[in-house]
Amino acid sequence: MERLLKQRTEILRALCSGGSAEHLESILDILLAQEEITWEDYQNVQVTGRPLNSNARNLLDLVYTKGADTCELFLAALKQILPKEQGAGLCFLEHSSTLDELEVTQRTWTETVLKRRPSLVWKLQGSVHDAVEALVESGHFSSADANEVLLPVYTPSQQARRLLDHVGSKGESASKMLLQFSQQSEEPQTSPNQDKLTNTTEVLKRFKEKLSSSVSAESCFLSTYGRTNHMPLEVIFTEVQLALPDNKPVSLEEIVSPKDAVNGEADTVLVSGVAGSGKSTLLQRLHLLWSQGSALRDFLLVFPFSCRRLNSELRELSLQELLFQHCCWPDRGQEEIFQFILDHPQLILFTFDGLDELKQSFSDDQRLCCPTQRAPVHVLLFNLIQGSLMKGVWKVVTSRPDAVGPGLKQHLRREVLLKGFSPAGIESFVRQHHRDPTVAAKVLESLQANTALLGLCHSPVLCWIVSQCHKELLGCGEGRPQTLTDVYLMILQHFFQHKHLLKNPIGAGWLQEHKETVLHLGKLAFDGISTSCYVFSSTDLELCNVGEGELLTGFLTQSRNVSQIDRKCYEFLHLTIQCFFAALHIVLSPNVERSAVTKLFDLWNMTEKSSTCFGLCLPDKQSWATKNDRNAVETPNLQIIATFVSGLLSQRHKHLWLHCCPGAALEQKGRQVVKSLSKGMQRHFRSIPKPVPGEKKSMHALPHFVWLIKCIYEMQDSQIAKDAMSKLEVDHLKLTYCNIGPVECTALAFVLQHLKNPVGLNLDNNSVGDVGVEQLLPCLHICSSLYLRNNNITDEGIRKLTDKGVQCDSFQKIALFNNRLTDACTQHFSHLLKTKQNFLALRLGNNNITADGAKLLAEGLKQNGSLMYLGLWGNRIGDEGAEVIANALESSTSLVWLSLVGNGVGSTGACALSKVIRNSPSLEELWLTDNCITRTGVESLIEALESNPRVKSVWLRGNELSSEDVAELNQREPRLLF
Ligand SMILES: Nc1ncnc2c1ncn2[C@@H]1O[C@H](COP(=O)(O)OP(=O)(O)OP(=O)(O)O)[C@@H](O)[C@H]1O
Repeated sequence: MERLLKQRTEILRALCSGGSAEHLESILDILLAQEEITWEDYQNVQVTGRPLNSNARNLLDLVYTKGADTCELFLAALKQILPKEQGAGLCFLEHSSTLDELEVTQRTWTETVLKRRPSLVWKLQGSVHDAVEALVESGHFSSADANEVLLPVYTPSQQARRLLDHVGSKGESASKMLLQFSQQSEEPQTSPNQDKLTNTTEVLKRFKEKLSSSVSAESCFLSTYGRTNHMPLEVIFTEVQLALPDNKPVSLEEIVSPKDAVNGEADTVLVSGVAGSGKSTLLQRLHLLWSQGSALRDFLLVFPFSCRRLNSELRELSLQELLFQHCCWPDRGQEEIFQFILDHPQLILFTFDGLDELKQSFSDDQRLCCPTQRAPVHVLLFNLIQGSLMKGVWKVVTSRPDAVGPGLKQHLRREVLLKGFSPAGIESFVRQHHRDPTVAAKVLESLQANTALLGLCHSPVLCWIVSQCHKELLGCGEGRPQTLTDVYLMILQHFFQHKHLLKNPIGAGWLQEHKETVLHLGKLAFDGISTSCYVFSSTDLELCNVGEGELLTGFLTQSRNVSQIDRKCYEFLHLTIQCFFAALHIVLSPNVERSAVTKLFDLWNMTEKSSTCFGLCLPDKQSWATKNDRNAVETPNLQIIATFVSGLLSQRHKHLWLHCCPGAALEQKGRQVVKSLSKGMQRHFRSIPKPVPGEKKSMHALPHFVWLIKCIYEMQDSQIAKDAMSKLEVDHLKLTYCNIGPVECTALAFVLQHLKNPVGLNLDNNSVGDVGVEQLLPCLHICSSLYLRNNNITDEGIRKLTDKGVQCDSFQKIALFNNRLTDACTQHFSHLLKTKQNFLALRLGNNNITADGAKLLAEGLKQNGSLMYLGLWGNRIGDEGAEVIANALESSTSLVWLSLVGNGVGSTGACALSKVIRNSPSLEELWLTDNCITRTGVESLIEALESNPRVKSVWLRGNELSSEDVAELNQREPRLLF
């Protein structure tokens, strides 16, 4: 008994290691079989939903109260079930009696089942489904019994135990049948996976079953819905947009693929996306599909890790310990299984969710090759990622893009960008979330009427909030909510409202009523962000005065799977909600120092110096100062917080805080935000290099610029936007590859509309989409040219763009290379060309325009007298299309440049185009590369060129001409370029 007391902590640790309840439950099986504990004891210890460590503590208390014999038996049972290495630190008493199955004589069937419980659990876990089926068929089990036993949250051994529990309550006949079944099932069984496993051992098969069952249990529900809310991932999961950096779409199943490798030597795929874009959910989906055998079929074992959880592992571990203790503990044959993993790396996949949340930034300083050598967890992880440890094992890592430095990038096989929901995805999510179609239709209707909010809903986390708060949303006046802050205030109100339903209805001063809760959660969130802490112990909660009632508000959820023995752990429902509370803390707390807001915005210093500004806001500087090289990782969180602070301190939300904190303090913080934003903008403008003589002044915006603009948008104050733009004097604003989606477009338009002079706005290679195009309309009047190459835009976006474009005098050029345009867009351009007699350039390359589209476009071209550049490169207009275009342009006096590259115009098309060469007084360049043109077509072009000396070049590479033809034709007409 003394030993039990002395070694209590070690025993608890051993029982709870890896977060699996298996050890505890195995011991309970033995104690039940030995009749050392009763059913009632068993049920008191094994309470579903209570944390594992509490159950384990209860067992120790129980055993202790039962006396010395039970303690002795307990220790012997522990010795029997613990793997050698885990039990090494524990000192056991040798017990004389064996714990093997006792001889069964003269017992009832039910008693026999109880006596044989430990071995039955072991025998039945591979065949629970069949046993349940047999019991249902024989009428011993109802389908409700079957469902309860087979709940997917149970591991196979837990299912076997639930089976035994149920059989125990069904009487003698059921017990007899089960015992007979278990005897039969000892005969060799065949399973669907057997082919794959023929070369592996039985232990491996068992391990795979256990691993996939625990992966399935971990991934079948979405955490934002709370564990009790039971929203199965399968029901709510909505397709997300995935693409390679060149915008080539990728499907979920193609994420792990050897194709499109940037570094063929590497075997790590990075999935990057901004906060809330759905990275964790995507991995969860992949895990679930693997456990069901419907994806990642090439991988026998998939080991999922969460970097957030790995942060709490402070010990040095070997790779074997990392895999087995953090993912799934093999009940037998650890060495054999680990050897198999080492020998078959190609059959193994590791996933690491949230690399940006790991306390340490990626570095490849410390090399580790030996799989048995112990090292800090982050060192193991970095070596796995770079392939020095376990080369050949595929890894999928998720992270926010800002946290991925060049050091990590060089070890990536490829990067897949996660771009949130498509418009169709938003609709499908809302319909799944609201089973009542009338509610879903109303939510969708209100989104269509509020496109700024629709833009925000491309982010899955925001789509979730909006769907969750549909009552508040439908109750809002027209046009609200508009900003990120509005949406998070809505969820704040929603949760408080929910709590109030139980008491009295929420009043107008709802925030004032809940000020204390907001301050407590705000401090917790703020301190957490300052120390990269996303999982909180009960002590952390106590330190910030977060009480039981505040836990019930729903903003915090209990962490899954954190192997903390002594404490329950909590985390915010989502990281962005933590950031929102941190922002509320900065705005409302009297304990935040005066310059906190200014320091928060002064992020540039953070990336330049290793010291930090935000840490100084904290009274005790906490552990921030001890971390170096963390800035890249922290900045995204701080930027989100600063965005919220801007919104919270805007005029429109001031009434909320009036009774919560002194007005003067709020005013001061508000002024600090405005000043910081203005300073940030100036600093950015000053960094614009002087234009090269003869070239236009151009600014390539840095990501900070987009962030500043988003903060200004959150303030919803036109004067601030005007002031910010008053000093920007550029001709060309470049925001290529800046991760611009609809939300950023809303903010850009809000600010850029105040520019004094028209600019060329280059948004090439972003994710603007149709919703983004619509958001840009308020600033279209100030855009002389708009570059939207590679932006997932369809004909619908073009309809809206051209409708507005015809009213904007300065709008003269558009480039839409590589979008999703079809013939339907050409009628809109035709209308634009007819209406706008100062339009200069239309570039529609690499879309899906055919001869029919060319015909519609030709209508507009005929009636336009200004167009100088027309690009239809890479469409499919063919000879018919070329003919109508040629007819339309034949008498153009403005056309300078025409490209029909790669359109299959053939010689018939070339002959038709000769007309343009012959008659045009302005044409300088004609591009006809890759067009199946033969000598006949070229002869016609030469003849036309003879009559027009103004034409400088006709490009004819890649046509159907022999090298002799090329040499001869080139000699006759040097303006032909082959
Ligand atoms: N594909 C999806 N289908 C349905 N809901 C989704 C999907 N992706 C995300 N969500 C919703 O959005 C929430 C946030 O998503 P998730 O946590 O996966 O984002 P994340 O990119 O990992 O965020 P962070 O970078 O902050 O960790 C989820 O809890 C879920 O409610």
